[in-house]
Amino acid sequence: MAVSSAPGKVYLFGEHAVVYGEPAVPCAIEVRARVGVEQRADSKLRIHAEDLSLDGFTVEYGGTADGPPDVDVQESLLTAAMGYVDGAIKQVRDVTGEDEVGFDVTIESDIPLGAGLGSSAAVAVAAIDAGTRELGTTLETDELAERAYQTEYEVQGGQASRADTFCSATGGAVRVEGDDCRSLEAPDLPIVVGFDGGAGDTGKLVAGVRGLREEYEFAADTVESIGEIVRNGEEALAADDIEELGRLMNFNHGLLSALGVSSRSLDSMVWAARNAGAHGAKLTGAGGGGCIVALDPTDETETALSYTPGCEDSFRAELAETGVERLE
Ligand SMILES: Nc1ncnc2c1ncn2[C@@H]1O[C@H](COP(=O)(O)OP(=O)(O)OP(=O)(O)O)[C@@H](O)[C@H]1O
Ligand SMILES: C[C@@](O)(CCO)CC(=O)[O-]
Ligand SMILES: [Mg+2]
Repeated sequence: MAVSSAPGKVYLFGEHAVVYGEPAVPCAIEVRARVGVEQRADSKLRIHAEDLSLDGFTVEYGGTADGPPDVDVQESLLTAAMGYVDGAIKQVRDVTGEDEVGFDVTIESDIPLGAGLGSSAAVAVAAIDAGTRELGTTLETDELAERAYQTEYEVQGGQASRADTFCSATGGAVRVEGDDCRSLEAPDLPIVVGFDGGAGDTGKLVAGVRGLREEYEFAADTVESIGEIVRNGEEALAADDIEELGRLMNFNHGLLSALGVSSRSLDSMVWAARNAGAHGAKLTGAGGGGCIVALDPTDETETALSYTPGCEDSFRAELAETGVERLE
C-alpha cells in the first residue's frame, strides 16, 4: 500500500476570478487529507472514506457504469466522492498504462468538505500520488499538480483553475494565473479561520459567477477588479505589509459578495473578525458557506469568532511548507 497526504489551503486573494485567467494567491495550511491506495487482484474499486458522513462509509464497485452502489449516505456526496476518486484513478491508469488494475482506496481527511479549504484538491493530489507510487511511478510535483487539475476540471464540469491543486501539491504560498503556476516567498502570516459548519457546491457557485459575468458587463468588470486586487496584494505580500494585505482582503470579500458567493454566516464571521481588530477578513474558496480567513496576530479574532452565532469552529492555521507528503 502507498499512502500520501496533501494539505488544504486558504485564498489570500483571487478565488473565482482565477477561473477566468486573473491571478490568485492561495496559501497551503496544515490541515491534510491522507489517501492510501492498494492494488487489488481484480479490476474493482473499493473506496473507504472516513469523513464523508459521521460514520464513514465503504463502497465497492466495478466503475461508474455500474450505477450508484447501495450504501447509506447522501447520494450527492457519494456521487461527488466517486467522481473525484474515479478521476484520480483514471489519471493513475493513464500515467502507468495499467488500464485493468483495481484498487482499495482509503481516505482520511481533516479538511471539512466543500468548505473552501480545498478538500477536493487535497484528495485528488494525494490519491494520484499514492496510486501512481503503488504502481511504481513517482510523479514530479508539476505533473502531479497538472493531473490533479484535470480531475478537478472534469468533476467541476469543465470550469476550474489550477490554483487549488498546484497549491496543494507544492505547499507554501503560490501564485497562479492561467497555466503559469509558481511558488511565492511569503512572510509567516497570522492566519485565523472561521468555519460555519456548512458547505457550498464549487461547481454550482462557479457556474453562477460565469452566468453573471456573461449577463452583465459590470460583473465582468468586477472579476477584472479582483485581478487588480491580487496584483496589489502581491506587492503587499512582498513588502510584508500586513495592514495593506488586510485592506485588500476586505475589498476582495466585498467583490466576491457582489458576485453572489457569500452568505449570511460568512458575512457575520467576516464582520466579527473585523470588529475584533483583524487586519482584514474574507471568505475563502468557492463560498456559499464554509470558511472565512482573517489576519490577526492577537487571539482576539479567534475568541470573537468562537462567540459568533453561526460560527461552529475557529482556529489558527499554520502555513504548510510542504505540499504532498509520502508517508508509506
Ligand atoms: N474526505 C473525503 N472523502 C471523500 N471525498 C472527499 C473528501 N474530501 C473531499 N472530497 C470530495 O471533494 C468534494 C468537495 O469539493 P469542493 O470543491 O466542492 O469543496 P472544497 O474543495 O472543500 O472547497 P473549495 O473548492 O471551495 O476550496 C466532496 O464532495 C467530495 O467529493
Ligand atoms: C472558486 C475557485 O476559484 C476556487 C475553489 O477553491 C474554483 C477554482 O479555482 O477552480
Ligand atoms: Mg474544491
